[in-house]
Amino acid sequence: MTHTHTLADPRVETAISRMFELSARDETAQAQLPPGALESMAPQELADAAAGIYMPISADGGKLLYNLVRAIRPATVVEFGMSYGISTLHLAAAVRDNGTGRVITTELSKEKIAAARGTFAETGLDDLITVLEGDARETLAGIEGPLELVLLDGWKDLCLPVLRMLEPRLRPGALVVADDIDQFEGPMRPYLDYVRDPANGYQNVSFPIEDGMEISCRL
Ligand SMILES: C[S@@+](CC[C@H](N)C(=O)[O-])C[C@H]1O[C@@H](n2cnc3c(N)ncnc32)[C@H](O)[C@@H]1O
Repeated sequence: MTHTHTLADPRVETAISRMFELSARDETAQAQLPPGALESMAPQELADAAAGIYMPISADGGKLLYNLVRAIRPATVVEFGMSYGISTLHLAAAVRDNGTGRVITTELSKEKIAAARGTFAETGLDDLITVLEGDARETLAGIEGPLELVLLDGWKDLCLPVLRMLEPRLRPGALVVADDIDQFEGPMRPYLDYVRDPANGYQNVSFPIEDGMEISCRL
C-alpha cells in the first residue's frame, strides 16, 4: 500500500522547491544590506530592507516541523516570522494530513505577505493559514490558547519577548522551536539562557540541524 502526504502533493512540492531555489540568492542579496543592518535597524525597517531575502528554515528543518506537527496534532500552531512561507507550508501540510488544526503566522514585510498569500492559494493550503500583518509583539498578543506548537523564526532579539508574551497560553507539553540558534549565537543568547534555566519550566534539546534548532518542551 502506498502512503501519501501533503508535502508530496505536486503543488506543494513545486512551490517549496521553487522557493528553496530562489533562496540560493540570499547571500548576494544580504551582502547589499547596509553594514551593521542586523544590529542597528528597527524591526520594520530591517524587514523592508530584507524583503528580497528568503532566510528559510533548512529542508531537513522543514521535515522535522512536519513530523512534530503530525505527532502532536496541535489545534493551533503559531509561527513568528513567515517570510515567503517555506516553513508555513511545512506546518500547514502537516495540519492538512492531521485533518484538524490551523496555522497562525505573522510577518512585517508587505511584499513577502503578498507573495506568500499567492503561494498559499496556489498550493491549496490557504484555508488552513491565517496571516497576521504586522509586528508579532502586537499581532500575536490576542491569540487564544492553548498553544501546542510555536515556531520562533523572526528577528532573533525578539524571540524572547515573543515567547514571554505567548508563555501563559502554552499548554503543558507544548513544543517551542527556535531556528538558527548556532548562526545567531549572540542575538539568541538571552533566549537560550532563559529556556535553558530549569527555573523557567522547559526541557530543552539543541537539535543539530543546519544552523541549529532549540526545541523546548513546556513542563
Ligand atoms: C528568518 S525569516 C523567516 C523564515 C521563514 N520562517 C521560513 O522558513 O521561510 C524572518 C522573518 O521574520 C520577519 N519578522 C521579523 N521580526 C518580525 C516581527 N516582529 N513581527 C513579524 N515578523 C517579523 C522578517 O520580516 C522575516 O521575513
